[in-house]
Amino acid sequence: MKEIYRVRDLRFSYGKNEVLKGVNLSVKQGDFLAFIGANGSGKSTLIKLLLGIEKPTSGTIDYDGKPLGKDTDFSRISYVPQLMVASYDFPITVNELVDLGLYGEKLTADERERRIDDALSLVDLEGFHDRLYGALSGGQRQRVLIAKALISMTDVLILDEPTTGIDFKAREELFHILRHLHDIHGITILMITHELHLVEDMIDGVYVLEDGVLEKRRD
Ligand SMILES: Nc1ncnc2c1ncn2[C@@H]1O[C@H](COP(=O)(O)OP(=O)(O)OP(=O)(O)O)[C@@H](O)[C@H]1O
Repeated sequence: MKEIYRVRDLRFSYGKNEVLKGVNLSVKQGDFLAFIGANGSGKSTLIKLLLGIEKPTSGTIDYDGKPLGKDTDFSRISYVPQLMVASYDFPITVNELVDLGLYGEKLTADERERRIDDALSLVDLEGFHDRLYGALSGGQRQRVLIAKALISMTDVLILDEPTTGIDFKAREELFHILRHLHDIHGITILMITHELHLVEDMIDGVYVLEDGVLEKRRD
């Protein structure tokens, strides 16, 4: 399988605080990986580096065989942040929000509509177009954000604790959708989660970040 990410001896500091102290990682196309670690261990920071939001202090990150940087097609790397209840507390519909994921694409109105329909059906939210985002449940909001991320024909979906603040049933539904996206659509998924018990049977590997170093957890 093609290598999507190759991270070598990655170091990163915020000022004098060295958070990542030589992280190595290989992500192959179609992998479904979970990342765990104590609060403040640097999981979100690692994600920011994989997204190109932060730059390494030293070490390298290759994406699709080339250094991550100005030549990277970032539209193929999608990110779903932690659910923030306060955000989107303005009247935006599901349709308008998912449409933001098509930013910059030149499409006819019919094509846009079809892409939005397809994305909403991937997350089991058919018919939710005109609902107000702010009036949805936490699990439904998270699924709308995943639809927005997927609509850009993504290769990699990166999620930061996608089940924070949602109830048990909605968590199970969300993981079921992620599994479907992975198994049927072949999307590579990297996910920070504390809920290994719910995902253990569907993931390819668990990585633990501790003392600035990433280790694959042995079964
Ligand atoms: N923008 C920033 N400026 C300075 N320090 C930061 C910044 N963001 C994070 N840190 C520090 O870097 C360390 C790692 O933070 P990070 O958010 O990556 O951890 P995390 O493993 O994602 O934590 P959590 O599980 O609590 O979300 C922490 O000590 C944090 O205080």
